[in-house]
Amino acid sequence: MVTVIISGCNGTMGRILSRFIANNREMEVIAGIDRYVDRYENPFPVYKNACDCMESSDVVIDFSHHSTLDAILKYCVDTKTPLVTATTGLSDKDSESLMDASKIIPIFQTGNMSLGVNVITDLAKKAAQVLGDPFDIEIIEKHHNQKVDSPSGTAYLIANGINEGLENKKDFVYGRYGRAEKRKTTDIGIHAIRGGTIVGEHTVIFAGPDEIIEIKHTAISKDIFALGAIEASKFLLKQTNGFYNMNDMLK
Ligand SMILES: NC(=O)C1=CN([C@@H]2O[C@H](COP(=O)(O)OP(=O)(O)OC[C@H]3O[C@@H](n4cnc5c(N)ncnc54)[C@H](OP(=O)(O)O)[C@@H]3O)[C@@H](O)[C@H]2O)C=CC1
Ligand SMILES: O=C(O)C1=N[C@H](C(=O)O)C[C@H](O)C1
Repeated sequence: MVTVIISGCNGTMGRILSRFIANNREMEVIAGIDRYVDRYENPFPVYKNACDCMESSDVVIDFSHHSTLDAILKYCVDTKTPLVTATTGLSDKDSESLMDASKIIPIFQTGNMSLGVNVITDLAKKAAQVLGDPFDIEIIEKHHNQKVDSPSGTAYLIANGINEGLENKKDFVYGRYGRAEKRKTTDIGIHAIRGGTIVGEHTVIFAGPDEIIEIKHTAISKDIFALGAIEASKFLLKQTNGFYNMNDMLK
């Protein structure tokens, strides 16, 4: 039996994840961490902060808020617990903290737990290499009106994937409000739309001379993210300390 602590257990994703784990005979949620411990009745204890958590588990799965990262990392490093983190809105300092902690424990991090987004990231990387400078690259992401970070972690994942394939020659440009200049060929434009209950849409546009290519992923349900996190946990339990992402799991 794989025991799990869910960070952000009373959030939207935390609740979907705990429902999936409750129906999985090989896994069990033994504790949760959330800023409002009493928001829902849970069949496991919920702690306000990671430092209060009395339980130890095989893995921590985190769908919460980037401000909780330091506390979760401290808990995982102190207890030598592998961490799967899906939380977005990470700063450069947060990414460095994850890298530092991965020298001690196994850490899996991704801005998107779905198979599809990771496939389109690869496709977009290849398309950018083949199409070259005549094609301008713009990314549009759309999410529900409850999302607190922008642009999305997935937009960064895709933009970074494209940029890696182009020797990091591109600069990210977020919206164009107030810019009194033409677009540069080195731009990757990134634009965020928020509204209603949109689960998550990411479109990469390659706009060239007289032709346009669009590569698009649409998430129809949040279940794919919870299922991806469960698969990532199973993968991570077989790893030693280090930093892992979807590319490592899908190899
Ligand atoms: N990598 C992936 O595949 C996916 C990643 N995500 C990411 O996972 C995270 C959670 O998503 P989701 O469940 O939809 O979000 P929710 O806002 O529904 O849940 C997040 C949880 O964190 C809490 N929280 C919010 N702000 C703070 C804060 N400042 N300090 C402490 N706790 C806080 C929330 O409490 P409260 O409700 O009170 O605000 C809630 O319990 C987000 O970063 C999202 O982008 C989501 C889906 C897929
Ligand atoms: O907040 C969300 O809902 C999502 N967040 C992730 C992101 O920021 O990319 C992944 C997914 O798109 C849903």
